[in-house]
Amino acid sequence: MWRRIVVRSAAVTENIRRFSIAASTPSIPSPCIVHKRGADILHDPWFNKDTGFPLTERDRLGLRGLLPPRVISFEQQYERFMKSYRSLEKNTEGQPDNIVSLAKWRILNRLHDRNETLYYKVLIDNIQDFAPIIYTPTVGLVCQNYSGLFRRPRGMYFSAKDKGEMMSIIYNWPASEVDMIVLTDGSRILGLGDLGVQGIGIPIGKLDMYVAAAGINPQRVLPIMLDVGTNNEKLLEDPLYLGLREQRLEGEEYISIVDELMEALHKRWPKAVIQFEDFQFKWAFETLQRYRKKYCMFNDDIQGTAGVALAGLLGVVRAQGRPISDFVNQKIVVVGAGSAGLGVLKMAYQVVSGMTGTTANPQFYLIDKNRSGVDPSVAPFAKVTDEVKSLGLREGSDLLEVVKKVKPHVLLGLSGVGGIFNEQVLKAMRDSNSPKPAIFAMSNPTDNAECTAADAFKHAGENVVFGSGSPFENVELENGKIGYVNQANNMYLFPGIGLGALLSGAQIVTDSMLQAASECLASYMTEEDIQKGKFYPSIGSIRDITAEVGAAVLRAAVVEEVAERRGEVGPNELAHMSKEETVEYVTTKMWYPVYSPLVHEK
Ligand SMILES: NC(=O)c1ccc[n+]([C@@H]2O[C@H](COP(=O)([O-])OP(=O)(O)OC[C@H]3O[C@@H](n4cnc5c(N)ncnc54)[C@H](O)[C@@H]3O)[C@@H](O)[C@H]2O)c1
Ligand SMILES: O=C(O)C[C@H](O)C(=O)O
Ligand SMILES: [Mg+2]
Repeated sequence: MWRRIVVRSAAVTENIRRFSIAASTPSIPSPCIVHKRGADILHDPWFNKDTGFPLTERDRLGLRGLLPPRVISFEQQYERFMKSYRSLEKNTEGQPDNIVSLAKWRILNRLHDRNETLYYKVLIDNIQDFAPIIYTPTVGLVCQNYSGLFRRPRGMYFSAKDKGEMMSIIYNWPASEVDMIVLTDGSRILGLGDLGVQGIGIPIGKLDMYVAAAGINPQRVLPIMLDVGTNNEKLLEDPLYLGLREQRLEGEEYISIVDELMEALHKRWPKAVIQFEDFQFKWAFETLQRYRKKYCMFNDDIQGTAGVALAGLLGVVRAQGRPISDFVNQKIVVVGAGSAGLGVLKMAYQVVSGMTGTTANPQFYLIDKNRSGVDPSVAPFAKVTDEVKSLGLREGSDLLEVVKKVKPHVLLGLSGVGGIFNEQVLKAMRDSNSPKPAIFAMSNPTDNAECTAADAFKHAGENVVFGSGSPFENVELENGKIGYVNQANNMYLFPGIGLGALLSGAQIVTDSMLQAASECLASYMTEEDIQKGKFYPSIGSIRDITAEVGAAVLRAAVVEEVAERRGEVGPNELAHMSKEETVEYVTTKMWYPVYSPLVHEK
């Protein structure tokens, strides 16, 4: 079935600016207090420096005799790891992609388990190569194979069996300070469905991006799996499955356990920002509504995705050589009216309805195979009009029919269905009303993308602009040019949203903070980038864009008066910072991996 959503107008600044960020590495790293000695330090990845412990530190910490005598520098350790990584790449050449990706994940994971500082150094310096391993798409494969890959726990695991005891269990976490929490119940992992406890890979991957992109101190992040059972029959029958082997809790039982966990988290770390990730549709909106006015939390799939998609949609308008206000004239077919699809729609509506001076309506055509009628969350701004009927469309029109009749400017997939933008659908995009039709195949991981980059350029035409949730190689076009692939992934926003909320001490994450994030991303790209079909920064500059987004979110929190004092800087000081000073401030707050001198305290 289809629905037409009519929204009003767009309030978006066409503010194209970039700042270069000064390096934030302090010249002398601050000391780090450690309460352990000897072998316990070597076995703690937060403090371990492997062969990098200087002799004086080995003396002071009781490490003499526990390490080979030669001290290896951080740079040498880095080189050594990269060499073994490169030789793994060489040795696995020609093997199936999944095998290679998992081998790469294993070598990185082993380092993560052993020496966090070195791990984050190699991750940050090689983010372009390593993001597809620790994040989408390989993280999906890791979740699917979690029982076999499991070696050491990471993060916290709460289960339905912990009901009534979460407040005390929370104190089992060894760190007294936590800044960022990513929480999942494993019910909708990427486009892979219900993976139960195996979904823990997602919060881990998201928090790795928080460290890499937002410079959150890895000692202050906490991935959480809330295991309320699984409805995945294959997992329930698997004797090696590591989660609860029972059906998911439902209704009141479910929500009361999430309530308890949220209360416990807030009690112990009242200033932490909590990101909900990969919850199935029926709980994603409900939990967001339930907690967003009470805790500093947001739902990445609904809100982070919306901001990224909206920034892309605004880029599409610019790529057509039109002013941003022309967004209201775009026809956008969205496939998948789930958390992400409806999130995009809601945010577009909010942004557009903030603009005055035009009565024109951008047109969203929402297609979903499961839901009929208008979803209550978008009902206030949904309207089935005569105009739609006059296009020859009806309830139940299929995707191809809709694309043929509507001739959309943008085809946006958030359905989780791999290949649904098939040859016919893509060919129909050749008749788009846009000189540069846009195709966003945003579902993850790669096999679940609505189409590949190569197919988009081949069937829809070489003039299309393309974005995908998972990375694809750029495409060599027949005209000798390059078909550029944008990674349309919420990784460009969630780290900045979390960072901005954290540094502002925000009590809650408001709509205007989220809109500020999206506008910041939209305005980040230069006109030249846009003309090349680039709507998002390269992943190599993810720290740079995250600092900008973080600053924009922080400033919005201050303006909305939800900011609170956090450490030495409070809302008053923040309010007096210029935009550039805020970016600078945010940048200086980012953690960067260096070995800190360890100071032992009993
Ligand atoms: N790129 C990103 O940053 C990003 C962010 C969030 C979600 N996603 C991806 O988007 C997908 C959906 O996520 P979600 O949270 O909205 O999930 P969801 O389960 O809430 O929504 C998916 C929707 O697609 C619909 N659908 C399924 N098959 C369909 C079909 N053949 N035709 C039309 N509709 C169909 C379902 O009925 C459902 O309503 C996932 O693959 C996820 O990985 C990507
Ligand atoms: O995890 C990602 O890569 C993006 C998004 O949050 C998703 O659920 O697909
Ligand atoms: Mg997600």
